[in-house]
Amino acid sequence: MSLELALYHDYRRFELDVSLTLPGSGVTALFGPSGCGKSTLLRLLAGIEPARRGRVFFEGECWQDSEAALWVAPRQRDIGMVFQDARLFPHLSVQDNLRFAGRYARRGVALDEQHLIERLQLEPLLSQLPATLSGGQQQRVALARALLSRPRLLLMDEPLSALDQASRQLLLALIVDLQQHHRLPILYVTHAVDEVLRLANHMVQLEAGRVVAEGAPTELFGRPDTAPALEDCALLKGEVIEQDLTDTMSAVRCAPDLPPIWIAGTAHPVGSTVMLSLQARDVALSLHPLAGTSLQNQLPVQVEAITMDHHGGPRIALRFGEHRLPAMISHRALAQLQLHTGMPLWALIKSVAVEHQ
Ligand SMILES: Nc1ncnc2c1ncn2[C@@H]1O[C@H](COP(=O)(O)OP(=O)(O)OP(=O)(O)O)[C@@H](O)[C@H]1O
Repeated sequence: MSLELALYHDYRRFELDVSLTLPGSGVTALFGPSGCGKSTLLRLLAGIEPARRGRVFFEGECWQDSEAALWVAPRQRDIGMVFQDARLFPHLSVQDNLRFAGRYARRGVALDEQHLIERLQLEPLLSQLPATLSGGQQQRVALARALLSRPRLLLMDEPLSALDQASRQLLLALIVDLQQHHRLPILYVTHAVDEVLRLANHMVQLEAGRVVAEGAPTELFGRPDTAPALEDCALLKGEVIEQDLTDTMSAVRCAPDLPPIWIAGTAHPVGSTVMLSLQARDVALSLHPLAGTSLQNQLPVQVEAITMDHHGGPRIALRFGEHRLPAMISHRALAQLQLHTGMPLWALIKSVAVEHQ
């Protein structure tokens, strides 16, 4: 059960050549610099534009096979789409925009309309025309409309990038809930690391129309050979093993044989799963553990690679058990510590520097 594609397409100055097999559930984040072909790939998948050549199979059903001259029209693909701009029908009220979705309702996820209206706080807006709504309100309607068309696959192209914090949080929470209670695979284009962190369980990195990396976000983040936004951020998943209510802290264990990472600001319940993110600039290095320090985390790590980052600064890729941890240090620190590949070290991290959700 998955989405399998091998597609080639070109414009005058751009070529897309992508082969992928994506999971048939969960959120796959499509990540990459501007102009690398993310939106083009979504359009080809949706069938809005036919790819010059290639094949697309969704759950064993063929949507395009250029060799067999097979082509399935967008409507028959049961795809829901949400773009950066809401693209509502301007002459229809919110209610009628939502009703319109029902016309194409097919074989996919069945959600209760009233529940969705309440959840997305659309009740007071139902009689209004799209032009009278804010961007965030329009986007909430767009998501409801896409979901009420009962899609089997949801394609989302930077759906939150133009929204205020409150609308972002509302939509993010709904997408998380959808994943927990319904089986609706989502392909999600974003530039935002926090959205990947919150939503994605799979990730594809595109560059200049090609796939350069693919896998679990925890694997792709912090890798020395990846995009700057990913390179400078570690992503770790762990389980809370201790809750300190007095100091509002939690200890998160990322693997049985590793010491926990202390995080501040929230006392998560013991047993809960937490995603941690950490910026390379917040990781310091020491040859020995320190005594008498405010640092709550001194983690045993090993140097995996030493590279120069995009600004010419030293970047140390560290292994923390199976996890990746990048550290950004100065040239002077690099010389003083005489770092080399395979060297054991201590990564020093303030508990307040670790973001978590
Ligand atoms: N209809 C078109 N005609 C010609 N060139 C196009 C067309 N659509 C896209 N392109 C080109 O294809 C390339 C990829 O565009 P695309 O919109 O897929 O990138 P993207 O990764 O989604 O970028 P962004 O993050 O900025 O939205 C760009 O160089 C763009 O100029």
